[in-house]
Amino acid sequence: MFFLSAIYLWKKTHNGFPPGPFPWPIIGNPILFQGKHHIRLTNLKNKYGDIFSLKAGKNRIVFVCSLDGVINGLNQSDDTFDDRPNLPSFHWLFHGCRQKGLGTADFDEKTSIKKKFIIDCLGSYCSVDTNIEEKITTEAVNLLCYFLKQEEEFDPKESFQFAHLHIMMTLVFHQTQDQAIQDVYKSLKTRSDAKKVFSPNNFFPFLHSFYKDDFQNTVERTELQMAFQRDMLNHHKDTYKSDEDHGLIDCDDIEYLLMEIFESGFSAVPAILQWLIGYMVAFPDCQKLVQRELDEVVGRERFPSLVNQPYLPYTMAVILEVQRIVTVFPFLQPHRTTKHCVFQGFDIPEDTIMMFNIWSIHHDKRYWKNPMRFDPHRFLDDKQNLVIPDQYMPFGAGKRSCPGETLVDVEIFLFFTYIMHQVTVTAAENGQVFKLESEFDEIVHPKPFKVFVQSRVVD
Ligand code: HEM
Repeated sequence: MFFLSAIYLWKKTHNGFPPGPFPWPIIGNPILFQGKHHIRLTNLKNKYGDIFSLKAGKNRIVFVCSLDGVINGLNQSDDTFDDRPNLPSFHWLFHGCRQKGLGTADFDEKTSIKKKFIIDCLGSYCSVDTNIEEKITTEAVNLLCYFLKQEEEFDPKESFQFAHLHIMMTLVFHQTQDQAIQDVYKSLKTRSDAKKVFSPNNFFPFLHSFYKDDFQNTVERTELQMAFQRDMLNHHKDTYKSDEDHGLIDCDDIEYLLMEIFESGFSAVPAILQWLIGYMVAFPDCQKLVQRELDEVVGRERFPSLVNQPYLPYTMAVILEVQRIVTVFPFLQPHRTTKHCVFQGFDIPEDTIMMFNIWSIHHDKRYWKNPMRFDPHRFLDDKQNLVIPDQYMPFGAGKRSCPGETLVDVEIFLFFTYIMHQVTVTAAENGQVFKLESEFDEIVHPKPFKVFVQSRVVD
């Protein structure tokens, strides 16, 4: 009887709302919390269409899988889809109030000022005056030295994480002290574990007591990170010009924003570098083509540089293709409706979580030929010029898009070209076939793998 009433009520409230699998009472659709859900969730579009819905606890979640749906939703002129959901983990990360952050906050006037502040900060880090290229390439050389010291096969993951952190610490605080970097690393690791959107604790309040230790750990680590940043900010007080502040932003906001600058790329940038190396091992012919292009354009007498970038279309195509095929943020960050609306013919109530499924867009036959195949040539035209189609959007679009894109592009380009120019990466020599597999928690990252590097000897 209870079950039949649940079906009746569900059908009644579902009129005009996107279709989806029947939700179990209380829990909703457990598929949300199982393993590689970006693939399972994308497959649901075959049964329910490009726009479908699921339930998790009390939350309605709509998945948007068509290109026009994603472009329309992200670029609405009003703010219908620009808020973020009220998830407990978002509150944990910011001392009980997600509005203190940027990526977790609703899109009000203050959020847009904070976003401008971050864009200005990142813009100034990337300006010619800060010599960003020199800072990144110093780290790239350190990384290469570390690689070349490894006499046996090794997992490059941690070395990429530390290399990225070194760059952020140099850019933000001119700080490269090992102890400070180790401490920040621990804080960011704890916080990135707490960021998982699909953690059951985000949807079922009755589970909170099971997550008490994680919560406590996140709060303690956040405190340590804040104390470190405060200390650093005090060192820089002499050079701070109050007329540069942005009115609505106070010192507390700046501390939280700095944390966001540190942690936003902490998992994603190293994951992309790992994926790039993994793909070069799995596709040695592609690695050879990249190395050949680098040798022709850069030569062997000097290292690659940003000025070479326009003349390295194949290398750039490899970087883009890896970012397409892995799509580290398969659903962007979750968005939330600010009001009831009619979207793509469906009725979407206020306070619905919106998942813009970029993984689906990046793997859809309608938009890419053989989308599951790794093929950098899809980003090159007949004359071998680089072309970036509209359906490529790993950083999102619209008001909530990623402000870190320029910094990421520069960092990934320099690290990848330095590595490919100087070494060849191959599978560990243990006789096993090299397997590149993905896992999804906070982002899509590769399962651990080991590689072997050899200094390049060019004939
Ligand atoms: C490979 C690296 C990165 C990727 C793939 C990436 C991608 C993304 C995506 C998909 C979003 C969500 C967009 C949306 O919800 O519509 C986002 C948001 C954001 N990213 Fe990145 N990101 C990367 C690195 C960085 C870095 C290095 C920074 C800062 C230094 C950064 C700062 C941010 C911030 C602050 C937001 C929140 C923006 C908002 O809510 O308005 N990201 N990023």
